[in-house]
Amino acid sequence: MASISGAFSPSSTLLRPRRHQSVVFSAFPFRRLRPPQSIADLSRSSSPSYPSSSTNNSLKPGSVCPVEKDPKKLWDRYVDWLYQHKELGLFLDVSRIGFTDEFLEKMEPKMQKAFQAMKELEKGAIANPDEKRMVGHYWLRSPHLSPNTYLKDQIEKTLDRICEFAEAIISAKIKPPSSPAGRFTQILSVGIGGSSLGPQFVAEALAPDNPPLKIRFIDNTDPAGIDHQIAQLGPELASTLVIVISKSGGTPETRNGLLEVQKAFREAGLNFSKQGVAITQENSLLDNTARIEGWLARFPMFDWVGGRTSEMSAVGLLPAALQGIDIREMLVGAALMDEATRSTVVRENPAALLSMCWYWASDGVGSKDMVVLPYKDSLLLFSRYLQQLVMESLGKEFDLDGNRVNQGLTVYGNKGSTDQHAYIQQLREGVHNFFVTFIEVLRDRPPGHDWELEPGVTCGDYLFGMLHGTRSALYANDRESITVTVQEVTPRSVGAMVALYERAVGIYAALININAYHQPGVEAGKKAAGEVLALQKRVLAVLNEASCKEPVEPLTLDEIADRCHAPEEIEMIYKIIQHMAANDRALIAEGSCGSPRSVKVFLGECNVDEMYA
Ligand SMILES: O=P(O)(O)OC[C@H]1O[C@H](O)[C@H](O)[C@@H](O)[C@@H]1O
Repeated sequence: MASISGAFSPSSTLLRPRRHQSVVFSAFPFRRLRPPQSIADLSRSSSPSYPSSSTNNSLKPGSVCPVEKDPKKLWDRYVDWLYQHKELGLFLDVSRIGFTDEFLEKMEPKMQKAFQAMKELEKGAIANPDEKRMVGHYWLRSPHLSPNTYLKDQIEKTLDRICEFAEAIISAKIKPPSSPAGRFTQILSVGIGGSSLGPQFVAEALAPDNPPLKIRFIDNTDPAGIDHQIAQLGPELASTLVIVISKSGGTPETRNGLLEVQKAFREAGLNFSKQGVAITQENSLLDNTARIEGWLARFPMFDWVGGRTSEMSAVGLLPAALQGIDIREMLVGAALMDEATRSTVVRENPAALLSMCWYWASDGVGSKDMVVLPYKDSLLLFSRYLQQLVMESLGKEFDLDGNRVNQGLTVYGNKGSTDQHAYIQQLREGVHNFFVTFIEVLRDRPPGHDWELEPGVTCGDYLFGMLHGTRSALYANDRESITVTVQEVTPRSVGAMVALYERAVGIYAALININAYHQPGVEAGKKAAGEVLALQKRVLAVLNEASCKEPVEPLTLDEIADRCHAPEEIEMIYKIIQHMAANDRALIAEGSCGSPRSVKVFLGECNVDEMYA
């Protein structure tokens, strides 16, 4: 994880005193076939063969892969391959993925190699060679499996501290200093990527209707988005616990969110440090800031836990516990799933089944996208969570041997049946570049609340019908799918699903021989963003110098670029000027933005001090 340099505190602002607000840019020019009669009809309605995509997967036999359509044989396949985890109440159906016996046989040695790699990883091998790190998220729910007692104690101690702290906040043993409510009522979580997606998913999935503390998120450096969250809190800012989450402790978006929130606290006359909590690695910029400023609490992020697999660390557990979610149950669910997914028998290991299906469906090269469709509103954010877990882990340019492979597996989806009214049309009939994962929840509502909205049929029956209708309709058109079924959305089942996908990603990464635990590609965008901001500072310095002349010297974009010694950056300079002009910065641009060569720029105010700085 990259970090930004400098103190985790406000830097000198780029905003200048304004003489004129006048920005004189002229107006910016930027300025269905017959419906089938029944589900059985659907299953019979289309061609018996399945044209495979153009692939380089030599394990797929031939160019045509038959997908079983005979209802009797399909039922046999369903029964034959159905996986059930009794204690977790979880089923996995892979019968609608067309893998063949020949494929399984050819995959077996690769699968065994992957199991071995996972075993070594769990024992503490440096499974992330680029960053020379161990990969230990599995220890978080089974501390006794940690490679040494120091790590075991760290995990256990942190978990106890999380539970104690959450209890003290909820019971108002720890109170905000100046809230009329006399207790914390809100959580504002500031973090991005793996430091936000898990907590967002779990909050949506598991928070009770009336949680002890309600949670909201700042997960971007969009000032309007931040303003919106703070405005929504209103006077409740006084009873808001701000949890700043960043493994590296230096992610710019998170730093900016913190600075914006701290400003809101100052303006409301509140003492941020009495309401701030940091979750980060020891001695990170954020950790040091929190320590020096005397924040309410600090919780550790461990070096050997990656952001996208941090849901069972303080990152996910603290916000969950504060919302009244049973985090020990989440951990039990994950630990039970971990146990099941250590099996080296493919058909008895749900994560192995998943990864094997991904390999089949996407030819081991990501040739098809994974559409994740939970038929349950509370699981809406599962696909978003999986997007990072899967795509940041598997989307790699090079394999572990340094070969260019450009691997990955695209994940998208929201929820059913909602998405049936949006893009399922294309899935059924359009470009065949995906496979689906349905997430089915058997329990519609808590017991005692159901009613029949027409004779013999409940609202939940409709949802059930939509799921299975879509599954059948897609399959009838040769669109493959996996179905994960859970009894209910509970802390235990959510913990199990997180663990299931974490392991499936790990196994799949081993199958395709890539490092799933680094993210070198993310750094390029961060570095380029830093360069844009550095260029903006140079542009401002050049404009300042020209604006201090008597008379003021308006500059063309070419002149600015030359004086910045960056003629190749002229387009970026144009975008910088455009952005500043749109935001009432002390900058005067004449001409038409539609004709960039006509634009002349100067500053509304000359800053002599800065010229000699
Ligand atoms: O937790 P942080 O260090 O702030 O990182 C937040 C996110 O930043 C990055 O861009 C990484 O690619 C993600 O894996 C990470 O989750």
